[in-house]
Amino acid sequence: MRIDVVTIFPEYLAPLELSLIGKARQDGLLDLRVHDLRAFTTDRHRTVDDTPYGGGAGMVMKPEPWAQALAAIAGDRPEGAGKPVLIVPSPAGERFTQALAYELAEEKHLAFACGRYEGIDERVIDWSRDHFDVRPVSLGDYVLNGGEVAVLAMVEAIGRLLPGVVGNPESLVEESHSDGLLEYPVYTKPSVWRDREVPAVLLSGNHGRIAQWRRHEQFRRTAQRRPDLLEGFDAGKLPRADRTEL
Ligand SMILES: Nc1nc2cc(Br)ccc2s1
Repeated sequence: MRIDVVTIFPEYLAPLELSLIGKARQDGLLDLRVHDLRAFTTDRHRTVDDTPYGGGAGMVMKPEPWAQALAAIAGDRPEGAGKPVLIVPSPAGERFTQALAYELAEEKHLAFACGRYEGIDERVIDWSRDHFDVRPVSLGDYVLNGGEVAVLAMVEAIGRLLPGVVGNPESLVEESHSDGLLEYPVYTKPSVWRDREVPAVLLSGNHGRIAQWRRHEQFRRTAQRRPDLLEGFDAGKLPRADRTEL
């Protein structure tokens, strides 16, 4: 997969040189390129923002540097790739979910546009639709100072799903949201720690009972912490023990 990120703070993306994503880049599983938006300005001061039409506080990101940067990315497509997906982190975007991470992990070419200030001139989003599949995406209902933190999270969530990135693909199967539920609690040695014991079923060696306990814990936790995830969930399909919990 090829990923391009456009930002006025390239150093903000340095953590993507570390750990699993960094190794994926070294192994050639992920071709990630970070571009400084100011490299696409033409004035002496490398200006990327200006005052908003209609008044109001703050500044808006100028359209031309963005069009220059995004045109360069769209014109440099990996072999066989169609229109890249342009993800624009925004509090006004569709919700980023594990399902969307899986969907985007299937793409050959992703681009991320990191807005700052009050955002990017809206005409850039409109212009980009001729060159990209444009997806404004939100991490949640809160406002950051820019898109970079959101890109770090999304690139990690997407990158870890690429074949060969995580050592044991099995570990992707039983994690929160992989099956629409929150993950079950996990324990390791010692079996008693500060007078707290590991649930006995996990020491029983009875794999059927362990699987049933884990499934029950998933539903219990989800009902307690994220009941919204259970909306529309067909309770009739639950094992009887789980049904009593909902
Ligand atoms: N939650 C989010 N807040 C922001 C703020 C700016 Br400025 C740019 C992108 C995002 S995503």
